[in-house]
Amino acid sequence: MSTLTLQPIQRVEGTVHLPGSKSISNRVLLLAAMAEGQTRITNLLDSDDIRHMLNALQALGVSYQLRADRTECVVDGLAGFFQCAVPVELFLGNAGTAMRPLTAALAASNVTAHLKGEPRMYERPIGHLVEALQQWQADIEYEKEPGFPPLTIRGQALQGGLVRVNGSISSQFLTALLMIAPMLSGDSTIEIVGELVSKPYIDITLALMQRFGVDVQNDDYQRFVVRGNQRYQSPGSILVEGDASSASYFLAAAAIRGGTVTVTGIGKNAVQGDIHFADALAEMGADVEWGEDFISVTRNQLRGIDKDFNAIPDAAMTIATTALFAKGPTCIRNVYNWRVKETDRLAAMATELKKVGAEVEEGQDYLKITPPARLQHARIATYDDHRMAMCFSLVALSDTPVTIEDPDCTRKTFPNYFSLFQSLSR
Ligand SMILES: O=C(O)C1=C[C@@H](OP(=O)(O)O)[C@@H](O)[C@H](O)C1
Ligand SMILES: C=C(OP(=O)(O)O)C(=O)O
Repeated sequence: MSTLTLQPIQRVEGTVHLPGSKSISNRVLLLAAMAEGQTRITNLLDSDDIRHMLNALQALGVSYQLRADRTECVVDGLAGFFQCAVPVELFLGNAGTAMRPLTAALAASNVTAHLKGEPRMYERPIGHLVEALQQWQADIEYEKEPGFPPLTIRGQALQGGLVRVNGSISSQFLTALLMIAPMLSGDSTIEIVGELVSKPYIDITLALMQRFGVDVQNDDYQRFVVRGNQRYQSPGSILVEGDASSASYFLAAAAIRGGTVTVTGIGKNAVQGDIHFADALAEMGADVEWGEDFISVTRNQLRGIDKDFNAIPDAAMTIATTALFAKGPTCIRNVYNWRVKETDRLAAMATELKKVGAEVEEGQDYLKITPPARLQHARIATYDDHRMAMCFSLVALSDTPVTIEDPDCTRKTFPNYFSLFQSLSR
């Protein structure tokens, strides 16, 4: 297995132009594919998750022109769901933002599809979404384990109506239902059972649906009302915000060993909830400056915090390694669904943090981290989880090197992460 050893970094300083948001890129690609008209997408992310969506759209008959560097794409909308005369097999890797919304879109399309992915995708639950779609009369079959991909979907016209979806494991199930609801023949009401997790991702979904001309009534994230028989209208062109989860590593680096680091491509009005990672850094003591199109962080003394991170599960992982540099313990609460992401992130984080010397308490849905007096050099397993690899790069902002196994696993969302991270070293 390949490894990357990062030598101790004394100081970071500089500006990073963020790659496009994964969550926005994959939503916009799908909306553009189903919309009426042509959509020019700029600052598209180029990473595995987006390639899986692009390949799937191509297999489903969507035509698009991708610029050579793959960060700009012009999509010819179908003005409706997919139509395929022959069955298709789609490989979606481990991309939740492709698997979940495509499951819904295909269930309402005139197509038979087999949805495949990497082995870990077959351990990530999708039952709540399938059960909801079945209430709309969708025909979806589990090919292996009930409740998990791979899936066989025999798509057909759906009428919408009342549907109840469990929101306690992933917000992506609701996102998937919302994205297809306006194009169903009748009106729909989507009711949430249990407490909805990761709520800010629903704001991203609703904001982008609005950019494509569709308004949704949101009753306090408990009930969503969507008028049926509508068509998405292309907004013409759309700029993808920088990825706020990807920004977290650079902002944390500044808080630990700045100097000042500025990220551009997101700012105080960004639609992604993960920008509020910067608020958590401020609570820990860092100095944060917000602009229209940038966020800057400057080092200050850091202290541990105890906080509910349910709204920003991805960026919260960066808090776990930032906590190694704070005074006192940090508690990351209400992140049960870390267990069903790229790996069991609660277990993986606890194991690897202990390797560098931290004292860690792993609860069912929380992690409490007490930093060691001095960090130890360790070889960090990354579990094919891009965020494990990126989070642990922060350990190098000490007097100790860190060795990261399989650093290329960042290709899921951020292929050139390590070169950008090292470019900030002064
Ligand atoms: O909708 C999205 O774009 C995402 C929602 C979140 O997942 P959950 O809703 O499953 O927490 C997040 O972790 C994921 O990386 C992207
Ligand atoms: C959970 C993540 O990805 P996915 O979109 O596959 O759910 C993530 O990027 O941290």
